[in-house]
Amino acid sequence: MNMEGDNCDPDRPAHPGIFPAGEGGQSYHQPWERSVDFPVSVVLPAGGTGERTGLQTPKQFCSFLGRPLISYTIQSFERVSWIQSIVVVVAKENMDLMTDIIQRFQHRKVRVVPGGSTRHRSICNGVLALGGQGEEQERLPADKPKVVIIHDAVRPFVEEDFLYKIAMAAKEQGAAGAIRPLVSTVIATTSEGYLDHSLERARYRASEMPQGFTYDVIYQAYQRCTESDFDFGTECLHLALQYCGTNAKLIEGPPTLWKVTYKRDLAAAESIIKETLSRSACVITGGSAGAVTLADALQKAAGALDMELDVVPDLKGDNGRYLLKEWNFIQVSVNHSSLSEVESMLKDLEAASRALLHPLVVIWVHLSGSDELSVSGETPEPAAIADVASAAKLRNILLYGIQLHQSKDTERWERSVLRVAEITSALIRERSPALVGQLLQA
Ligand SMILES: Nc1ccn([C@@H]2O[C@H](COP(=O)(O)OP(=O)(O)OP(=O)(O)O)[C@@H](O)[C@H]2O)c(=O)n1
Ligand SMILES: O=P(O)(O)OC[C@@H](O)[C@@H](O)[C@@H](O)CO
Repeated sequence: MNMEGDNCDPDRPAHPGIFPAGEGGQSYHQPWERSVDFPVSVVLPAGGTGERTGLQTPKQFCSFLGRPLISYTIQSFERVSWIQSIVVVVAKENMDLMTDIIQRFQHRKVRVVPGGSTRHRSICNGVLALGGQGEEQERLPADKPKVVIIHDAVRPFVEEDFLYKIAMAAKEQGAAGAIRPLVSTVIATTSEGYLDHSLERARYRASEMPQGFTYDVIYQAYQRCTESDFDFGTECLHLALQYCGTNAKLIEGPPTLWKVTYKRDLAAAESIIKETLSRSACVITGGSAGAVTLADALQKAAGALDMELDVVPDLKGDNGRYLLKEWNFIQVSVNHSSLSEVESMLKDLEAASRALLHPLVVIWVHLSGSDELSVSGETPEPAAIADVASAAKLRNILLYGIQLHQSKDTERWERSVLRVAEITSALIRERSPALVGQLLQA
């Protein structure tokens, strides 16, 4: 997470989503993909200042792996094929920044409208925009949906399955909302700051997001609610009940629905994003026996580190699918120090536009024969990998090198392979630009 000093830096290079959908939002057909036979749109309130983080930059624009938090949230929704449009509601002074983020990350189906002084006012602006009404009464293209999903822009981890449940329940019931068990007990205090009474925790739930409403319910609720609701309210479900008599269906959601509120939540979000990107890698052997042997040993060692390695000879034919779904690659070279295989992979990755939005990791593992039985390969020239790596970094690809030496001593060999697996796992997990171009010794 980029929070130099107290400033998040919303202008760092673009990085895309963390989901297996194709870049730029084109999605694969996922087995669990649902079909919904009524129009659904989304309102993402993102007009706050994030005071509770203590940072100067609003948390929705804080970067993780160079990508603002709000872009991850948008990605969660744009990859859902049955969502027709997304309205992001931001403070007027952030409209240009938000438009830039949408362009840089190639987000689709997204429109930006100005927020209000409170969350309810922002959400209301988003709902009006979907109905073709702008705050300044300018006519916006109306794509009035049957169901509106409302979701805090600072809740980046939301799954299609749960969105489907909320949307279907909202259509049936008029309103639906995510809930989670309470962690702390809720108590009421006296004006002097003493305990008045405590609530029986088991009877209560935390109201989370996403929430869903039929368009007419949420529109009417905002037409009828009071200024006090707008200024001090925090619960859309309450407005639906109070002003439309619509009793929301409550659905327990996964723990990942939590809202980024404090600085610690930013660190937690970054950790989840990195963890999601680091679960697997594709090992390319070039087909040589030595490389296959090393790759198989690496696969076993990485498994013990909770990392799944797929081993392929190249990225041609069916194996090209790895270019479109994998975020981490390990190129094994045996007894030759040419980086030509790596350079060809970098070209493939660029052609697949996987690196446009997202820091990919490529690790060149160089195995050199060091005993009398093997032809000793040249030792790679550190400057060579550094040069290729600095060019790759400009294209959002982080290239690292690891060198290990063949050994007839089984124990020593196994130790080296384990070290390669450990270094590989750390490089993929951290994605640190600082180590780019280094030739590390295993
Ligand atoms: N006037 C506002 C205030 C809040 N929000 C949005 O509502 C969501 C949930 O609100 P919260 O977590 O309270 O965000 P902030 O108001 O920014 O946080 P803070 O209260 O710490 O300033 C956030 O995505 C926030 O950007 C909004 O759209 N318009
Ligand atoms: O009050 P805040 O703006 O921090 O957070 C908004 C939350 O209250 C809201 O997202 C859920 O409780 C669901 O209504």
